[in-house]
Amino acid sequence: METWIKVKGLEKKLDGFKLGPLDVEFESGTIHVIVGNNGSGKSTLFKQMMNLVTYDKGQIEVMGYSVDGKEESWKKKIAYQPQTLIGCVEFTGNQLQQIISPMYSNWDQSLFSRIVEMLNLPLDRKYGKLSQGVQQKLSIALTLARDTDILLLDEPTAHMDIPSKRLLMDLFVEWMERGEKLMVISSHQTEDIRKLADYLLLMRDGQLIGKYLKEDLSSSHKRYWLAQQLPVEKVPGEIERKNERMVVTSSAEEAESFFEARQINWLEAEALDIDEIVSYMLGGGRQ
Ligand SMILES: Nc1ncnc2c1ncn2[C@@H]1O[C@H](COP(=O)(O)OP(=O)(O)OP(=O)(O)O)[C@@H](O)[C@H]1O
Repeated sequence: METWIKVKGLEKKLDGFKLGPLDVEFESGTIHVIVGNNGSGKSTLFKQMMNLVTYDKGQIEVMGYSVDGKEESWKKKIAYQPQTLIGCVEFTGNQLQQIISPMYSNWDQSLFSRIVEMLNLPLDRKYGKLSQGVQQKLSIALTLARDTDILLLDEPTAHMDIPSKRLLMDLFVEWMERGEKLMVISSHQTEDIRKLADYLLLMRDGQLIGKYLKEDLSSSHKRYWLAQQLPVEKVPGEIERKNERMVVTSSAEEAESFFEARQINWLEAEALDIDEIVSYMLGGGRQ
């Protein structure tokens, strides 16, 4: 596992919005899912990683190269799928494939054809005439087939129907198995987080709340129903309590020791679903 993307002290002011300061690293062999409220700065961060948007302070390095430096060879190692492709509306899928494929030495035509067939993509129709979901599928086919080391996907499954989402999810997992790869996805979809994420990055109002191993988050967050009344003092990691019998904690182990020390029995302990955990952490409370 190597650090392939480094973000250090990144700051940017955009009208009334301030991104950062952000410090985060992305390691090879992992899938990072960035989750955040609308307008928290996810797309801006992706664009900055691709040097499409400037920053006021700090630095971003991709595979050791500063993205705003003179050296641009790193761009061949990274593929970025924005929320909407700009400048493509007049081109058909066939034409887009002919334009993009020669730019990537690892272009995998058989993977592209397989995705096209799997998702039933009409390559002879203009991109601008396709539905949002089909545009997104075509864009994914054009991005995955580049077979780069790094993939940045900005809400890749937002407009997709449920069966396509599932197919895509399997494709992303398969893509990761092609070698040492790094995938960074922004998503509001619980399914993406549940199925794909190794790490979760939570963003709110331009700030990174933290980077977490998904498994750690899942094992540390629990809801307890107690046999007797909760004590007045707070339970370790307490996030919410109800009816003096139910408590939600982000530190399950410490909470259990706390109950045992006070001879408080619990009737039931329930693990929280990842979307519930995200809601608590982003300040949305219980769903
Ligand atoms: N070109 C721009 N000029 C001015 N403000 C901008 C520009 N681009 C983005 N912003 C602002 O930056 C903030 C972050 O936007 P961004 O699109 O990065 O958020 P996001 O987390 O991707 O949101 P969403 O989940 O809704 O896609 C928003 O307040 C947005 O209005």
